[in-house]
Amino acid sequence: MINLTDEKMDKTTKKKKKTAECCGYPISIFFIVVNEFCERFSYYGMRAVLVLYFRYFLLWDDDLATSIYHAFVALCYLTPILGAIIADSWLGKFKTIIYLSIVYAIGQVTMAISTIHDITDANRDGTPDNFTFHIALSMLGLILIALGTGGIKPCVAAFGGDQFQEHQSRQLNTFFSVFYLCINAGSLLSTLITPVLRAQECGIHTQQQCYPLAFGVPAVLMVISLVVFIAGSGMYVKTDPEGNIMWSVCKCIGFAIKNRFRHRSSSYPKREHWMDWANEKYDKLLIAQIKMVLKVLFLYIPLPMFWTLFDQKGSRWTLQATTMSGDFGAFILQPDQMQTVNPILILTLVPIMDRLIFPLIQKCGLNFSPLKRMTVGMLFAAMAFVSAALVQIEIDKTLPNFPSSSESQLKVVNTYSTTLNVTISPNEHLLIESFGSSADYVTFDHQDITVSLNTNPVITKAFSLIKGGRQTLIIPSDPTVMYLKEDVKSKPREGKNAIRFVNGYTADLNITNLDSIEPSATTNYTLVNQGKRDFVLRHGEQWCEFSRKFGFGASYTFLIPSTVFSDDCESITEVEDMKPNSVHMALQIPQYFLITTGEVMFSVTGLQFSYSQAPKNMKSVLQAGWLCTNAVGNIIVLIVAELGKLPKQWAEYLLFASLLVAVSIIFSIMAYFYTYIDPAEIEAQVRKEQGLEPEEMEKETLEMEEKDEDQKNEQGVKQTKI
Ligand SMILES: CC(C)C[C@H](NC(=O)[C@@H](N)Cc1ccccc1)C(=O)O
Repeated sequence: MINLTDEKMDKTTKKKKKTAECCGYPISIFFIVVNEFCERFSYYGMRAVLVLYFRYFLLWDDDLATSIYHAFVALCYLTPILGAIIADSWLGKFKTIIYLSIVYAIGQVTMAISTIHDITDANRDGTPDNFTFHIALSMLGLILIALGTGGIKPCVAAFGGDQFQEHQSRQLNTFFSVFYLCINAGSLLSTLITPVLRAQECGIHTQQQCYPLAFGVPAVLMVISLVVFIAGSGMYVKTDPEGNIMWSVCKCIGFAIKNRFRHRSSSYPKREHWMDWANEKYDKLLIAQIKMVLKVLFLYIPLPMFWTLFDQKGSRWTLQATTMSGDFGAFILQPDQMQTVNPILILTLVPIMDRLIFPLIQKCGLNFSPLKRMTVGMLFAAMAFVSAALVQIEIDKTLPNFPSSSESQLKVVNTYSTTLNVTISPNEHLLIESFGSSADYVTFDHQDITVSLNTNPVITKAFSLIKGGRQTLIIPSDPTVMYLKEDVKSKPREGKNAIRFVNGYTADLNITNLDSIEPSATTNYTLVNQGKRDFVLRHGEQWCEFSRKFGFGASYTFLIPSTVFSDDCESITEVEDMKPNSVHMALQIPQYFLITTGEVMFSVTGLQFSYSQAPKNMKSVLQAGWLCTNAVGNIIVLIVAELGKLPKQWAEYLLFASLLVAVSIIFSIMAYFYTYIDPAEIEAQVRKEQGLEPEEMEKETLEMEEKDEDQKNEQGVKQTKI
């Protein structure tokens, strides 16, 4: 028998420290929930402005910006494994949270520094001169953030759970709900605040959008989160890691598989569980603990499907919102702000469920066990997608008839002085007033057309249309130079409006925020937000102001006549290329309500379940396993949504809903065969079977560790059963 050192003896005999309580709760959890609030503020605040930073500061295109964004989010949910291994095998949860929070805070500060354009703006033109510097710094920042946020995530929830004594199981469940409330309160505030900070102007040499402030505030919140966590230091129950547990787990599983394979002949008696094939070499307690973890991890296999649907709130549903109207009368909601409905609903639904619904169900004598709750949560998410499909069908009715990939569409705009009879070969005849347009787009299944105008003499010109495109034939004051201009063929992004001007004035014109336009020319599209917008038209000393109120997602061509200055811009006519969105964003509220109800049942319960079913020394590992289901869900969104696009969006929503229903049925069957366990009880029972008192058993665990260390030193010596 190896003698234990004093230090180790002390460690083995250490009991769970009794903590100061307030209303039945350990005071230490106050520091943990405040820490989580600040950390989530930091994370979601930074995330809220990240794509805009990529797009408008680093000047990446939409595809690159969204890909890097999704890769970052997926990384944030993969790193929990690393954090859990460090915590359970090496540093313990407390130290892991502190060290990785420092990494996280450094990452946030690096990110904030990378957004200061003045650092490399030597020529003071408002844009950075050295993009490589800003890209490198921001990528470094993001990697550190992903490492930090993901790494501490499984540890904080499990560390919070560790603060409770055995008699506080009711409070422990409430803790996970409060913890979830803090996540959502932090994320809600930051998603509202950081975009406002970004919209401010700041800078040393030139005033630009204030990204340093938008990223700086989350960095400060992360530092506060760390300080709050350290402040609670004296009050925490800190459980020490029990050696390199992950390594022991892997070796034990590997041995069981090898041993089973070696004894595959039917002459060997069967064993109750395949892990029992490790009995020859490994400790029964370790085997029992591995069995508990594997049972739960097996149950997790279908869970990523829930997240696959859940995570589409931020992508597909936001895109859906861009085709809807966000005018709520008293306020205007932008499409991406619709996502804040989720944390708002969490803040109301969690207390309602905890205080009202779940106790009511219990009073009715129904056993609404955690796994049943999770199954119902999945069904709610599936219903949310059915609701999204119904909304999509309503939207589709109002969408323009866009050309298919083999078709071409054409509209005609006439800025000639008289009404024109336009013939488009072979048999399209349009009568178009001066400063008017054809009623709608004409669809062609061929690209080569000939246009004839009934001018004197008749003007005829051949054109080749763009396959799958929408174009406008502009007939200027000199019809011989009529030309094609490409139009938008999908709803403008983020619910904005695409507008352009045709200059029918006899000289160059300057329009606010646009380049000067030559006579007869047409500007490219400019995106403008919803609401009233003013444009000043100028030529030399002459000017007039033109105002227009915009809705969401429309497209217009404004025709400027030669009389524009004499009638104070009154005669500018408007051609509606695409109607504004008419289906109201409020119709998305039912789907948000359903998915959030699903989230409360699924996610809050899953968090509690992962903690309660994990053996003491593998709590963080199971939390990480739980978070990994989210990472896999995110990856499925990336793959399936890109590869398996259905022609109709509503059909894709229904497909996802049906998949989740199928998965929830499989999960409910798996759950039926799952028996809830009390890991502490099982551990005690194994100890008893081994004829060990609890304390002796802990000593034995340490002996195992010592042996492990000795074995490392004496290479080649086989590990023996204790
Ligand atoms: C995987 C998690 C349990 C994620 C959890 N997220 C939430 O609680 C979301 N409801 C937060 C949110 C906030 C803003 C917009 C959408 C979602 C977490 O962050 O820990």
